[in-house]
Amino acid sequence: MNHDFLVGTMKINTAHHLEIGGIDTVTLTKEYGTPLFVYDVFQIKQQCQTFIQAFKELGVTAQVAYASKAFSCLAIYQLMAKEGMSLDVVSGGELYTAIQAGFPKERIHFHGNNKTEKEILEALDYQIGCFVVDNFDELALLNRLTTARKQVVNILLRVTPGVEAHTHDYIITGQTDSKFGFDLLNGQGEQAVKLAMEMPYIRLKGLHSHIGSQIFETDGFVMAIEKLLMQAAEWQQTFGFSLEILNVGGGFGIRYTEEDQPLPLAHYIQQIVSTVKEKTKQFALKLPEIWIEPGRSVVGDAGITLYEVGSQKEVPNIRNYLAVDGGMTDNIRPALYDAKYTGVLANRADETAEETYSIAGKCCESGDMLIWDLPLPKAHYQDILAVFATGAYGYAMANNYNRIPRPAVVFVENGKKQVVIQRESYENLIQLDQPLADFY
Ligand SMILES: Cc1ncc(COP(=O)(O)O)c(C=O)c1O
Ligand SMILES: N[C@@H](CCCC[NH3+])C(=O)O
Repeated sequence: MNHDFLVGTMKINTAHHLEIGGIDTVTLTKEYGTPLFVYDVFQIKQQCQTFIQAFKELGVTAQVAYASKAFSCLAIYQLMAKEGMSLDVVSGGELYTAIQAGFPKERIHFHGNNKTEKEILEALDYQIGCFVVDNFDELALLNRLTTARKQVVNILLRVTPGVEAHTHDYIITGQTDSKFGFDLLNGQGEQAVKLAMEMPYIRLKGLHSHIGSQIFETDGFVMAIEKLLMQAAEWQQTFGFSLEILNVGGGFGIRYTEEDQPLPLAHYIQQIVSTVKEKTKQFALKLPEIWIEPGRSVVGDAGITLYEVGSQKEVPNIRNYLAVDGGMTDNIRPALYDAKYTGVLANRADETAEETYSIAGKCCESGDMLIWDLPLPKAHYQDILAVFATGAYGYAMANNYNRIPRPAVVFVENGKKQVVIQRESYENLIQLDQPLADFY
């Protein structure tokens, strides 16, 4: 196998099994069943500290906000709080979970292109740190609610700088034709800044842009920063706008397969900071606080999924299907984005690959495939397949199609293990259902 995928504490132990956090993955499956998400807590902490230290070393004031859409539960919020991270939430549900986890409210940033009045009121009640306002309707709503409550809020305006990051089409969010944010090119950004500056209880602190996800180069960030700062300088001149915070979003890429060559995280930060420093100087602006909001790069490669191998189907001269006991219900990314993954047999991790299998899920759906053409040793019934880098947008996007219960999630570190999300039971599956009443 390719050892590049053994990040953090992952290794192959003397039993020839994949090990993570000092614990044998086969033991984990015996104890907790499959499919099972396992997170290497050491690796998550390491990613957080890499971001935070990179800013520290460059001497800039920063907030690193974990984009919790990547993976959200009480325990991850608590871990992020302990690591000194801020938090990006995009719904009342994420916000509620963060508050229940005791996450410091002042470090919560509320995103989303259609925050409901109810969600906004909840966030106002919690007195969160900042709203990232996405559109004119939200701005008007926030103005109405804060005025009625006489409550001051900090906001950033999300703008679309018209920069395309080189990544998969479906997950680009920075171009002009996007459902997110105020467009800079057509003047909506400027109009929003003017409006916000006149609102009595709104404190416009700065600008936000997010140019896409799974980005492997820094050019997009450099271009977006340049555009934002140029605008900020113009608005400072023309109507006294003061940029205190510049949030450049998330999107830092990780390795899913051998084709992915991610940059070291610190490299993105160095480029971002040096561009902000250079451009603020050029445009005679004060150096703003720099905020980022990584999701995938914080939890993505720290997570693996363990599946049990079930049935096999040989299509002679075409391919061999190997089915596992999960699929698009725990990882919809291959079906949704054609996302690529790799994996190993966790119980025979150092055996030579001699077959090629296409890994199928168990849903009633032809598109329910996890990996095409994966080289593996000859697989047997009940082998354990470990799929790497499933920590981001895996469990977070899990669903109950075909009434398949969602997996359990376990955190491991230094031989310690903890279930942070229990496996869904059949009882859980019907707990919101109501039996048919009197239609007959
Ligand atoms: C506004 C915003 N911030 C942050 C993120 C996190 O992105 P990633 O997980 O790629 O770091 C996303 C998702 O793409 C996003 O839409
Ligand atoms: N869910 C996507 C990323 C969306 C990013 C959120 N704006 C993924 O799995 O890659």
